[in-house]
Amino acid sequence: IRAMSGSPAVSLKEKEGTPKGSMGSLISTDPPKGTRDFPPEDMRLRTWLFNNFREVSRLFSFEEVDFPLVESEELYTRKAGEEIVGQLYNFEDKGGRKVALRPELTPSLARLVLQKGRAQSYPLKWFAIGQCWRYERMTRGRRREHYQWNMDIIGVPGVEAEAELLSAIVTFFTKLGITSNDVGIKVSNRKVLQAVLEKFNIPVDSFPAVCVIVDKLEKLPREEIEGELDKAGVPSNAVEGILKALSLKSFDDLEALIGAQSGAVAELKQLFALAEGYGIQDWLHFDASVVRGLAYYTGTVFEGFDKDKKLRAICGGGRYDRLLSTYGGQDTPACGFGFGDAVIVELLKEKKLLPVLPHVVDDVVMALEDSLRVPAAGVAARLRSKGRVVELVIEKGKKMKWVFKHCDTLKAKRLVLLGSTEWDQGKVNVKDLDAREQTLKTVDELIEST
Ligand SMILES: OCc1cccc(Br)n1
Repeated sequence: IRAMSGSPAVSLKEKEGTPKGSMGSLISTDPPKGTRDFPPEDMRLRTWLFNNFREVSRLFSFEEVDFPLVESEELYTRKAGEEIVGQLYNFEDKGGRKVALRPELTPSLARLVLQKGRAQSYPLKWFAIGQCWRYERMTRGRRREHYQWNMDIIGVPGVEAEAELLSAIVTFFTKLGITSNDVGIKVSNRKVLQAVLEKFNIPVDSFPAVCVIVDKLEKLPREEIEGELDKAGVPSNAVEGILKALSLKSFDDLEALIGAQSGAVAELKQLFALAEGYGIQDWLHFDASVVRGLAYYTGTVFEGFDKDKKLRAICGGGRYDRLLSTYGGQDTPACGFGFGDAVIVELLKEKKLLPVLPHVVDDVVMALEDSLRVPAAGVAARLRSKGRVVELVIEKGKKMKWVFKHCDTLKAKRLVLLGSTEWDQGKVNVKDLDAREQTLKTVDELIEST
């Protein structure tokens, strides 16, 4: 590593036992704490996963969008006590701007919607795949980055939008071989909690903070939750009512608590009816305990979970009809979900559904003598122009034993050898490695037979 003028690119501090290179001690080769490298075999799995994200988004007629990794910190300065805000990977840039590595994609999407304004034909159906960051104290050894697939529908007030999103999630799981025996999607509606808070005359502006607190019910001791609710201005007699509401598992119980005319009941019933239409009803489970930990949800909320209960939430989302107006825009109905790249891979491992993704090569081309390297490059170029994946042997001094082993490692379909005897007759030696046959062909015959 060459030291930059006056500022070494890395600190080459001497460490006991550190192997020495020509320039000094070896730098740490690990990626920063909580982050991952993607060497080829891991990158092939990630590409496979993202291709499935994109294919489902395409089937649902969504358009891909993208945003900067770094955003103005003000996009995330919500005051509801969210973990995602408390763990902001934020800093001041060299221009004194307060910026952050995005912890989620929805605020960027909202910013772009506001930027584009009413010029867009609504509803907008946008998807994005992007790396998101959090600065988590490494005490828990959790990751600090992951990639998220987001699908969002902007401009549809009805639960038809949520039904589309839930169908997209089920389509994705099904594509990967995951069934409703493996995974379920818990569905609820924050209007349940809203109705309960109204019953206890709890101020509306404490609603986001209460949602963030009760989202931690299964993660923190009850006393801690009650303490946080108390700090958020929820009287102790209301706590019981809130906890009771969150334990409901049936629409009848829900109607008994908040009335059959409540918006939550109507929306949930309509959503589950639409689910029947999509044929995804087996995947959905009404569960009032689902609140989700983002402050801006206002209606439907949902999260994918593994029925073996070994993993954290696989995906999650909901309706956020007020987010654009909190950024100074007009009230715009919106809903979406986030689907991380890590838990799904753990689930695929559990279910033995990880795909086998070898580095696939069609043809290996090798000159047997250095004098034939130029025509060998020409053969490779012509094969590639026909769409063949070609590994041209560019290493020097390789022999037949080595190249056969190399073809086996690469699982190549064909080996094309250029030797002077055959080349003098204008031919190359084509070995079909699957059929174990070899023939002499002119290059034109080889290309035409491809
Ligand atoms: O889902 C919360 C989150 C946000 C950013 C990075 C990671 Br890892 N996890």
